[in-house]
Amino acid sequence: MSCKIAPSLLAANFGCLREEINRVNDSEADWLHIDVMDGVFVPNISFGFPVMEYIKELSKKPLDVHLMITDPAKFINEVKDSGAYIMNVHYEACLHLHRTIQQIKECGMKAAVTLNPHTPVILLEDIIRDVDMVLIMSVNPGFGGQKFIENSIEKVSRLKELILRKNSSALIEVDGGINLETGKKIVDAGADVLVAGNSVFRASDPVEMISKLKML
Ligand SMILES: O=C(CO)[C@@H](O)[C@H](O)COP(=O)(O)O
Repeated sequence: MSCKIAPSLLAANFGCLREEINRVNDSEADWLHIDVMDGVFVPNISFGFPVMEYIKELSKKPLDVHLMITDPAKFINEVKDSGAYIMNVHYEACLHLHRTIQQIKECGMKAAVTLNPHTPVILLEDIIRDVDMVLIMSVNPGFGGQKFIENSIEKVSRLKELILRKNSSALIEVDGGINLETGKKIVDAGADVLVAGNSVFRASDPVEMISKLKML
């Protein structure tokens, strides 16, 4: 079975967003990955809800929304209205993660929890059956184009073991520094979904690169 691919729009040319999103529409990509940053939780600011509304109108792919913001529970309704299919919240940003996950699901979205590189997967032991997906950051969040952290491979294996042991149906998504080489290693370790920014949008043929990643 091939993995799912979610191109990360952060690496697109924002000057021609329509064309970039249309490339993804015409590809075998499964989802479109949207990174929202607040300049507090991460040292960068990307874009907010008005831009997401525009992306929603253009994208034919479900939106996989990664919130790199403090207290994401405050914005569940706005994220839903902006067209999210999946809402990813950081473990490190949620004081009451279980409640936030329930609220996301009640709102009609899939719920995912994201782990920074330093956060161990064992902390998810008591919530792994409640989430639809775990997003493992394989770079420190905030910027595209960073080097893949090799420890993420072992971390994905440990997460896969936890999912099997707890009889959870959570998918494993990995984000940061993913290309054909790192993507292969991470899929072999158990990843179900690959987020890829620069390797897709800076490729000479993004549509072909998405097909190649999907075959890993
Ligand atoms: O969330 C993030 C960065 O914070 C990622 O989604 C990056 O946008 C991935 O970009 P590449 O590392 O694949 O270029």
